[in-house]
Amino acid sequence: MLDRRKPISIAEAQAKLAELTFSYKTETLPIAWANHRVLAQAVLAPDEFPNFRRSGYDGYAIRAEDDHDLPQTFKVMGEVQAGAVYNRPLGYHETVRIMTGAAVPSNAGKVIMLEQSRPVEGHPDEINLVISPDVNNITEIGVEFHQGDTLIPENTVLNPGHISLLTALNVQEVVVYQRPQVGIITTGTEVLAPGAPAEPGKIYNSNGALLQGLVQEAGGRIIAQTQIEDDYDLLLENLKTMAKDCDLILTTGGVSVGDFDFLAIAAKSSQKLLFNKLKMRPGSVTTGFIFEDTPIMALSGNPGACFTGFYLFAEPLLRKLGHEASRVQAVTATLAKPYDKTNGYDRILRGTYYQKDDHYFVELVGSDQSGALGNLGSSTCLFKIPSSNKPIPLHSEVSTWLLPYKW
Ligand SMILES: Nc1nc2c(c(=O)[nH]1)N[C@H]1C(S)=C(S)[C@@H](COP(=O)(O)OP(=O)(O)OC[C@H]3O[C@@H](n4cnc5c(N)ncnc54)[C@H](O)[C@@H]3O)O[C@H]1N2
Ligand code: MOO
Repeated sequence: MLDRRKPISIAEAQAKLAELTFSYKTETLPIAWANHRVLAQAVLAPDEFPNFRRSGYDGYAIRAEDDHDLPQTFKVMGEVQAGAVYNRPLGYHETVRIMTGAAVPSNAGKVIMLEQSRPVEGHPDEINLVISPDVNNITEIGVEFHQGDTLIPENTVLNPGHISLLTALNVQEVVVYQRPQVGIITTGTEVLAPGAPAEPGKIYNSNGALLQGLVQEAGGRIIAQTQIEDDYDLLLENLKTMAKDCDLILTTGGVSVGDFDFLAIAAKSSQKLLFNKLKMRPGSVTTGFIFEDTPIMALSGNPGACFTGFYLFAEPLLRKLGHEASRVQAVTATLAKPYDKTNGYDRILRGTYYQKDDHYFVELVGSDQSGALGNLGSSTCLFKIPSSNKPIPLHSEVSTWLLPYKW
């Protein structure tokens, strides 16, 4: 019997996915592994930073009491290299030669830069300090952070700048959200594994490679990936196994109304069907459902539809599972080249965009067919030609989604 499905809009389907709630898992990681991870707990400064008074310049450290009526001659008591400490207080008109970053003597009030000093001829242990600057050239304890200050707030996506800050304060571990664990199932008896001998009527598993890369770029961790024939029992077995450990399962193929479209059947009989028909092409059969408490995005087998469905539905869900915002940026753009086909449904085209005077312009790249593969590498955006019985005029404003990894 033909399956009657209730079509909903892209926005409605996205809203249904956005309503899903999850409990987020966290993990503690050494900071060297934490680049690009999302902090689940703010990091507080364990100490004052800096935690000793240090010189900002190469020069001579003197007491505040001696800092008047320059030029004056000072007795050079020693040299303090960065990393060393001069343990005695300075006395009357005593100075130490000090390097940038070195700890100043405890009672130093100012560092006079080397350029503002003159040697005293015949007296190598003396120095004439000529000019006293308005600033003391000493970085005081706690100037940047006091102990207990927030170094990095919760929900920050860590980058090398953060990792360096944590290193500076000797923080060695951070608590981050776990990367979402993803399972990928590609279906189809016609599908061959990459490298397998060619066979008549069969195609290579390009969607498997596509989803693997897209999931990784969106921050997902693929913990299971399998390619199966059109077989209902095999599909259920794989769904059950993956649902135990995966936060999200992506599938391709088998969601239409054909005799071997077993994902469609699994979705219908699942815990909760979110949608199984969208008012769009390609990917009208894109299906979302919950199976044993795990969200499943069942994408169309057609490569163009699989690509489109990933960005419109799976990427935002995957990013949310990783506690991050989607990197697909919805904007309005101007149609820069004619597209004269008419459609009884909203058509999502794979395109390229450019920006001029703060405005986006888009045009089709390659084919608009959902089975076409040639433009997956070159498209930098998706854009919508609305359903109409008349061609959309050139320079119409169209809903556009900029794709993240090509910015
Ligand atoms: N009677 C109807 N037939 C179809 C309808 C419909 O409404 N009524 N919808 C069409 C549309 S639109 C689409 S899209 C496809 C969706 O089909 P499925 O998602 O169920 O996918 P399959 O039928 O399994 O495959 C479609 C196409 O993609 C190729 N494919 C599948 N897996 C892969 C893979 N891993 N890598 C590369 N290519 C793959 C497959 O060989 C087919 O050519 O249904 C239409 N039919
Ligand atoms: O919904 Mo299908 O991907 O248009 O051909």
